Amino acid sequence: MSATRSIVQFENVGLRYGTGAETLSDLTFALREGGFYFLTGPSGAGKTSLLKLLYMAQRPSRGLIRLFSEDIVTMPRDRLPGFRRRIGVVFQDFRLVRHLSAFDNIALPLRVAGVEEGDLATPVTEMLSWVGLGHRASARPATLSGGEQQRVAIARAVIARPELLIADEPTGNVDPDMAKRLIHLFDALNKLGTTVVVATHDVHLLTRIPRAEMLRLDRGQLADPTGALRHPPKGPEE
Ligand SMILES: Nc1ncnc2c1ncn2[C@@H]1O[C@H](COP(=O)(O)OP(=O)(O)OP(=O)(O)O)[C@@H](O)[C@H]1O
Repeated sequence: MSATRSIVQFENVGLRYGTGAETLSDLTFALREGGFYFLTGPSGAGKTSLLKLLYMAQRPSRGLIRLFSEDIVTMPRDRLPGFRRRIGVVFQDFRLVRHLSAFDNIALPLRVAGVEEGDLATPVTEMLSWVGLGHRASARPATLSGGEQQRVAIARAVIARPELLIADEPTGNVDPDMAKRLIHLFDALNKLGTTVVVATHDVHLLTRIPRAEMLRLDRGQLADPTGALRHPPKGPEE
């Protein structure tokens, strides 16, 4: 793996919903393959909108976006699903499949990737236990708490070791100990080569990955438009 290859490139990207002012303006930056990035900024700054551009739920109103070295703005729609399979996403609202158990939600990406039924139990059970839900394998999402649903969503996003992991406020519903455990999971995945982008308000989370870089959005613009990304503040030693 090259240390300097870009996995994501934005050039003069703007996003406008409807006819209003631009929600995102003049975004120009690149994310290194294998990097760990925190996306921060006040509520309404445009973090979720930027992530939607990244996981191709939204097309920009202007500008160029390259993902895995391909232009995804003009990419034909029928190629998008294949591309999305290379990305793990933790949505702010979880988006679990309602009629499937926690086990089957987490198993989904492996099934899509063609893993044999007999080979699912070990990784899925391991993942369930890592996120503290070993005893909830057969529970449907509606019977899980918000924090438990969030943990299933995270397990589902990471289980197939995506090339790019995108997480929107992934620790918003869990206590500090669980947040630590979950960020450890992202850390481990990143060390295996996955590029990680986490949008968060949680300052404590930032201190957990000292090597991470920060993208700071303010009113739809990058606070460091030079592309000189900063490292997060150092946390207390434990
Ligand atoms: N689908 C949409 N249609 C119209 N406006 C939208 C849409 N989605 C987001 N917006 C607007 O775009 C702006 C940025 O929203 P966004 O959710 O991207 O911010 P955010 O930084 O993720 O906020 P938060 O931290 O509160 O989640 C807000 O003013 C929001 O109202």
